[in-house]
Amino acid sequence: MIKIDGSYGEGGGQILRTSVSLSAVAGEEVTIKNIRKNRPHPGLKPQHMRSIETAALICEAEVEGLYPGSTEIRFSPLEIRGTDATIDIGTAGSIPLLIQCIMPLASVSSGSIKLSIMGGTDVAWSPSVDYLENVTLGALSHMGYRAKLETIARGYYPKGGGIVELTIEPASLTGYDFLRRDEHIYGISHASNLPEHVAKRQAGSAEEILREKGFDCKILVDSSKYLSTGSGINLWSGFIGSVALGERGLPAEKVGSRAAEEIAASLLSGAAVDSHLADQLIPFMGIAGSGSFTTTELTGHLRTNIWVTEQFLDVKFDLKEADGLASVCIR
Ligand SMILES: Nc1ncnc2c1ncn2[C@@H]1O[C@H](COP(=O)(O)OP(=O)(O)OP(=O)(O)O)[C@@H](O)[C@H]1O
Repeated sequence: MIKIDGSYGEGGGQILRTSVSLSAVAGEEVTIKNIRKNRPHPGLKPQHMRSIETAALICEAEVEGLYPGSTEIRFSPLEIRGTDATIDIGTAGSIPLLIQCIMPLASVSSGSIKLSIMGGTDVAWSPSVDYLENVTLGALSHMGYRAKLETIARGYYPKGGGIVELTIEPASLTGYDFLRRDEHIYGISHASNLPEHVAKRQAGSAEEILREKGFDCKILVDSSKYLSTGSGINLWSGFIGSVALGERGLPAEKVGSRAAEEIAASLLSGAAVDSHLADQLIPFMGIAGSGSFTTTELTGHLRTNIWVTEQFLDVKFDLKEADGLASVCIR
């Protein structure tokens, strides 16, 4: 049995998600204690419970300690099988973070995994669905990962109500050396239950800043009426993305400029992948057993995900910092 101290490094929800998923990949039971110890309200929240339940459904795992506020669980996986299920995270719990929990184990499944998931699609402190689709899944496709994601409805904090349909096919992952790609910047500026000019102004200010900095960009505008109210903008170019969300009282131009400044800074750094994709690639590189990238910095999430992955898989990551960039590879 593998024992994980959830207070290690970042000490948040990601240790839990990666541990559960890689426990199924490795076929080893895991005990995780001190869950989310470094967060203001430690222990399991409903969204973490739903992630663990979904992982357990796919790999027929027995789980102990699964209740709100729990700081220790035992997860005993069996076989990873094809699954067709509907999952309701409730309110605006992040759909992309639930998907993050099942992505590594789904890739080694014996059959297709089809999920219809309800919750939040564009929520703070997590990848948006557009980021997941265009940056994360786009990058993983180079390693042989096979998934299709469709956003049926967007869900914003606090009401949620977003719906995403996801299919992941079994795949044999191979290592990939991620190199900087100089591509057009694409984007989507979205708003729900807000005046039409909100999404347009977000896009307009992002375009203006990016053009001033010499980047070509094409940003779609999506103004809709879903269950919840909110707005945001996603930008991506190759393995680099940025996400900004609207807030009450925050001008739409500011939302657009935040996303534009963030992606411009990552692109101008010369890194191959952005700092969020960097931590998200780690479990897949571990499964593939090889690969490399450069990124802007060695974040807490990146170092923590490397540590967790090394606890489950027989791999060793090599980290270096030089010329203002961080590089990560599996020897
Ligand atoms: N703006 C963003 N764009 C893309 N990915 C993001 C963004 N913000 C956060 N992420 C990703 O979301 C994940 C968040 O992990 P974290 O451990 O903080 O989990 P959490 O469940 O949100 O937090 P906690 O449960 O500890 O409150 C990381 O993989 C991180 O890279």
